Amino acid sequence: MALEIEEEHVESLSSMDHDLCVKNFVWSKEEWPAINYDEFADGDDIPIISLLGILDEKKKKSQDYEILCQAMVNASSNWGFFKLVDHGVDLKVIENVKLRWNELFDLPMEQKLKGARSASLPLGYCATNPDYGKNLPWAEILQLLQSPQHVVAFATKMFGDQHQPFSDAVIECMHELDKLGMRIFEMLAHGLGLEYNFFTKSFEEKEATMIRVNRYLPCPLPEKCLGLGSHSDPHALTILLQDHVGGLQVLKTDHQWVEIRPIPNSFVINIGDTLEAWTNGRLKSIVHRAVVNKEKQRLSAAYFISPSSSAIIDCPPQLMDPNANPRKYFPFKWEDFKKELLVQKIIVGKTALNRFLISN
Ligand SMILES: O=C(O)CCC(=O)C(=O)O
Ligand SMILES: [Fe+2]
Repeated sequence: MALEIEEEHVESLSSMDHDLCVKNFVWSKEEWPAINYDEFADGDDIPIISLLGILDEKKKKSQDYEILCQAMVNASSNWGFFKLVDHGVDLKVIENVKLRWNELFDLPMEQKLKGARSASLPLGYCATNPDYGKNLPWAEILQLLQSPQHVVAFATKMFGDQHQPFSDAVIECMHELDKLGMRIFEMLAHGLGLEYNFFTKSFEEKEATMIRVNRYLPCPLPEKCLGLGSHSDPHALTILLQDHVGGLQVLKTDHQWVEIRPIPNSFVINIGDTLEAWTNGRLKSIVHRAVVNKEKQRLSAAYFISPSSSAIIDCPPQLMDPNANPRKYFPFKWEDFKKELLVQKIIVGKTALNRFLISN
């Protein structure tokens, strides 16, 4: 039976030169998630942070604000992940953009390929991800830069002069997520005892900030396939929005994969490699992956916030100690890190960051 399933043709993800069968999506054995989707409901205990009551600028001086900044730093140091509720982003904006993305993914493959990514640049639409070589993700992916011009150019290729509803929804969503991201950076900086603008001043240019939208269709063999393999996010901070289905798993220090159950109207926030280096490892960039399931399709979107290319990622002295916590990374220009990422195409561990590691 399993073998029959493996021979099944996968039309929905066959956009490359040849037709794909389920067996083409089977990962190497050591990567098999071996999930039983029914167990997914089991608990997770990553921290939940609510911004209720502190969204107003005037609240920055309040005790609640202090407590929340501390909680955010603790979550980012212990887990590298937290869930954010009462985040202040208009839910209509989020619902609208999810609708537009689903509409796009529901188009016939022929039309989606009008916006297909090129071999050299991973932007635009892509069914599965050939960069992964043998381990093909069970996912359709749409990757777009934050730049409104880039979004409009993509949407015009896809929808012609009918592009406006899609373009407007995506641009508005990224604008809102960006504002939220800057708020989080301010809170993290404050919680770490740094100036509020310690991080935000390096995010004036958004040239590498982007969104990746993942659609995972139901998969006949979820125990041997993955929607997205294990990785850490190389950028500074990720804001993940998703639907109610769930599939995100985080690797805990005891090598256990923990499911992150979605909470309605929340975001999952995680620290990227860049911020880990910037804080000398105080904030952690944790390995995670996306599993798929037999019955339900799932939509998730990761907004990856990156510093300006010219930003120098240099840990402030307050976060280091010559004896207890000496400098771990040479200061680097974010542009040089980005070049490493482009060379590598797929992210294996923290290899791009390791180039800047000071070896003892
Ligand atoms: O789909 C998910 O939950 C995870 C997505 C993710 O980790 C990514 O796009 O980097
Ligand atoms: Fe990720």
